[in-house]
Amino acid sequence: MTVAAPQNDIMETNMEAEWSRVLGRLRTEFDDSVFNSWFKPLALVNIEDGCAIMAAPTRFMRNWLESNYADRIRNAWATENALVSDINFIVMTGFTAPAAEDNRPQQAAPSAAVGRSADFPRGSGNTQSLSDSRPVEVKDSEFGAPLDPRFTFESFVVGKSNELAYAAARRVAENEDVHFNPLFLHSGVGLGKTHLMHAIAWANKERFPHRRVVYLSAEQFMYQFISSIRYKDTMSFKQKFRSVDLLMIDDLQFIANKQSTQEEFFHTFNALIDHRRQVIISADRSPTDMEGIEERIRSRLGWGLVADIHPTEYELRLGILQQKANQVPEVEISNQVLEFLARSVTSNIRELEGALNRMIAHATLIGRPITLEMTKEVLQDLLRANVRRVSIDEIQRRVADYFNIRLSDLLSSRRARQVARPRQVAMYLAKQLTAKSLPDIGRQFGGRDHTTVMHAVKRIDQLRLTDSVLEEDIQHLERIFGT
Ligand SMILES: Nc1ncnc2c1ncn2[C@@H]1O[C@H](COP(=O)(O)OP(=O)(O)OP(=O)(O)O)[C@@H](O)[C@H]1O
Repeated sequence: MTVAAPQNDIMETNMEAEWSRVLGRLRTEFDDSVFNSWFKPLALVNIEDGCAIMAAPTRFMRNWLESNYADRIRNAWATENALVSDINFIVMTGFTAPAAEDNRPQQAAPSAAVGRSADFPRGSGNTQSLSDSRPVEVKDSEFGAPLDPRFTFESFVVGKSNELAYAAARRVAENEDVHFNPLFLHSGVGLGKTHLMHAIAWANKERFPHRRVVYLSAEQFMYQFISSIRYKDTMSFKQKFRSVDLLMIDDLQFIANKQSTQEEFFHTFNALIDHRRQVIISADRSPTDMEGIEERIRSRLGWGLVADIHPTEYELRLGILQQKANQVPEVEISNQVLEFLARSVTSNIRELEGALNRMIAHATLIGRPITLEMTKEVLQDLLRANVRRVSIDEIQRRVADYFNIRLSDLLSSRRARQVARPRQVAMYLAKQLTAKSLPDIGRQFGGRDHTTVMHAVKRIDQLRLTDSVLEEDIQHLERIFGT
């Protein structure tokens, strides 16, 4: 996708072809992580008077490209088109990078994090270890994972389900003082935890360029730890992790049942918190529900602010679709289609974006506007899969959270009312929101009989009519599940 329309089709084809050859050259000159971080997100805008104009999605990125890669890009252009003697970068916020074969390559590839190259300007920030007064030479690039330039606060749409997490993220990003430590973000898959963490990194780095900001997944943390053991270099592993100002670890659930990584994580975490360095953690569940994680870690994870991103509500889904659709003005998508998608694809935002991208690709290929009928046909499989996609496991976790009881109590045989009623509510919701049979539901609730589930469903049905407080609770929970 080029951002501005060129004068005619032939020119467009030439420009496109040259641009992809320029990208091809850069791809061979740099390693994947540099290419994906800095060049892949660029779009070609136009070639005017011998100057190739490219758009970057953020100011930070534009500046970084100008100071670090301008010569290499200029050379690549000159090799492909002798008439191009200069280059220029402009900032266009909110557009999506072209030809993104893979939306989240960096997080998905654990090994990519080990010893990978630059995300942030080198040599900045504190190089002093906390546990040791000897200066250590540490480069952020040695352990941080690449950041996706599209994941910024500007491109994050805020709604009821994510407003707390968003506000907390902004507070952390915009301040050097530590207000709540750690910030713990949790949600089901594809609801924006990684997006928010990257946004914090970009914003914090832009506001306080001297700070050492490091983002990586728990998996990458583990690989680096293991490799430091293998190469008998645990001292420098400890030193580099303890020298950061802001450490973000994504998907912490990955280190469940991994004892030695947890041990190391525990010490890193404590050292940073003790020295008032900000720590941000994300996971797919709340600290108390992190099975396989040591109790001493779980309790510390809850010390600061725990912010939950709920499943999306209709308005947020529509807002996200409108924002994404605006980024491709050349493809016409009616409000009716966007509203239909927002109503139908409720599982998570990654799938919602995927649905829209498929429609855009389809419309571009067949050259016709997107209609509702076409949408239903093209997305048949996805729409079917989105019917009642809530899992019993998720219902149990949400209900336990909502009523402030432990998940293990919800699944236990305890009959105390403050546990038994939420359990009945969870069984009721499992029946309403999933396609599971009563015996299946019973099995997932600690091996109970199907008659117990049937009784719970009937009981809650009755109570909904007479107990207005319970009715409100259930309506709230239903909203959480996007129904
Ligand atoms: N509020 C939002 N506004 C705009 N885009 C969003 C929002 N929330 C999520 N997205 C988009 O949805 C996709 C999935 O988000 P992300 O990867 O951050 O989810 P996640 O919660 O980290 O998922 P996982 O648990 O799988 O790691 C990304 O492309 C992200 O940009």
